[in-house]
Amino acid sequence: MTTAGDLMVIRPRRLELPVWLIAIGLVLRWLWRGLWWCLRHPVAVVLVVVGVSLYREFGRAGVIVPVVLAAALSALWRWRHESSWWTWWAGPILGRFRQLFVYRRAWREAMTLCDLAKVYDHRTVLPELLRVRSDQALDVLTIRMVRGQTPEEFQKATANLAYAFGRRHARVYSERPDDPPIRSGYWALVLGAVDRLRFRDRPSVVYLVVVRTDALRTLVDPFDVPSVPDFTALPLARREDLRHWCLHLLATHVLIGGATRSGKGSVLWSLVRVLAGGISSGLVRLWVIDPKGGMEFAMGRPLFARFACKSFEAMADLLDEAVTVMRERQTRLAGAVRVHTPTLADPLVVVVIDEMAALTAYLQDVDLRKRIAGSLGLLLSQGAGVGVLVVAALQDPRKEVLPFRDLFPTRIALGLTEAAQVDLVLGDGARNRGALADQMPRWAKGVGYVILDGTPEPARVRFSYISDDHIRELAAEYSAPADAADILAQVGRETATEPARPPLPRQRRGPLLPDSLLNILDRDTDGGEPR
Ligand SMILES: Nc1ncnc2c1ncn2[C@@H]1O[C@H](COP(=O)(O)OP(=O)(O)OP(=O)(O)O)[C@@H](O)[C@H]1O
Repeated sequence: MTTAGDLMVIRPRRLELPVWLIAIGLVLRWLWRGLWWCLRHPVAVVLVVVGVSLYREFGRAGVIVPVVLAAALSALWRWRHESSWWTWWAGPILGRFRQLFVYRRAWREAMTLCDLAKVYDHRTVLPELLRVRSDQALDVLTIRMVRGQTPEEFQKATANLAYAFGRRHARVYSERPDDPPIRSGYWALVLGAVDRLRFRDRPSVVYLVVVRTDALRTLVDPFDVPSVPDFTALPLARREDLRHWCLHLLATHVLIGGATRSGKGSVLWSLVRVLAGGISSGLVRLWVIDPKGGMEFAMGRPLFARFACKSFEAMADLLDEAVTVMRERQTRLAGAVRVHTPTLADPLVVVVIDEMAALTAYLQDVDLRKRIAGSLGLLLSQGAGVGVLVVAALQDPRKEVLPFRDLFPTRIALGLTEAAQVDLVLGDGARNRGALADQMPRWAKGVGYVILDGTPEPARVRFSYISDDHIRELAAEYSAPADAADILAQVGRETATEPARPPLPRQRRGPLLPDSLLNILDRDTDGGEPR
């Protein structure tokens, strides 16, 4: 048994160093730090060295003249090519400035109060701010997380972080928010290798995008109408980084969820506008259902191949006919292509439904409602691949109202009334990842959240504002061809005949017995050789 008297206290021997050795160690340490700083900031070092030399050589004029010249060159650069000016000149300088004087100064306090600092071994450990890049609208902070942290912890604190740095909006990305540039030409190989290094996967790092200037506060003008729409990138909205948000419409259905007066109309009309070139050429056919009696869409009637706005019977017929078109294409294209490419002979059919709940939940006639639900279910589950797409808007995304919610691969959430509705529209966890669609301010009409291709984090965008005058102009200039409604005439076209197939070799049928036993059974009754 151990008693208190048996215990030994072991203390490490203290190493007593002479004072001069400690002083040399400290000097070496500071020298090394200074050298390391110079290596990490070569531009600043060169500027200081050149500035000092010029000052010694020419006095004050040696500093003032180059500064004025640099400012004039910078102004000229900005005037001639603003985007490259931001990328290579103003962005890095502003980023550095804001890193030192905005983010570093508040870092410890912000991390601690946003619950992102950890305590380990009686010490507070903070996430490390590695870099800040700025552009016209955003600051992108590269942050090394504390060991054991996940990007979700930062995503939960997104709003707190934005306010901690004096802004209203921020977003947290687990991977770099920008895409690697497409390189071509002589240096493509070398630059591609550099990009691979820059865009490598860094699981210990998160990217906090702080919205410095909210580019979505101002109205977004309608986008140009392309004569041939690019169905893989239709520009519909402005992003926070001032770039266009483009919809990939091929082989997808689109669901737009938003409370009343949130601007669903501007999403639908922005889409109609960028498709207008295809509508007039016959590459796109819009079949529009407006259960609100034509309030929203009657003004653009000439653009639509089919339009139903008064009778629910007619709306059900329209959907049934869309299913017929889909079936015909399925039969014709089976085995030929995997995804339908729109052509003049085989146009893209886009069924636009404003306020879908009127068809799926509020319709009194049960039989009609069932008929509509059947057609919608078929279109949503099978139509995308054969170019019969559904774009639907609705106010209430609950399951009882829209049972087919999960069949829409592309979702857009405008302003919503409840936090729970955000995940219903955009998918589970979208609100935690920063889609605060239930906290839209009053001015934010046509502002919404979308999921960008390839990133799980939602992006905030504002759709272009299409006024009634724009709609009238569009209808006058890009009306659908006279025979646009006649797509059903194509149904019933000869379908490909069944290809001739060689008969399959016949399998030997019989009891499941081992070959040795079968041989015995197969012997001729007169004891001959096995067959
Ligand atoms: N992108 C936009 N930019 C600025 N204002 C917009 C935008 N979209 C819509 N608005 C304005 O917001 C208001 C509501 O728009 P809209 O009618 O399109 O909303 P909605 O969601 O379709 O409404 P409802 O559910 O009643 O049909 C209108 O006054 C419109 O002018």
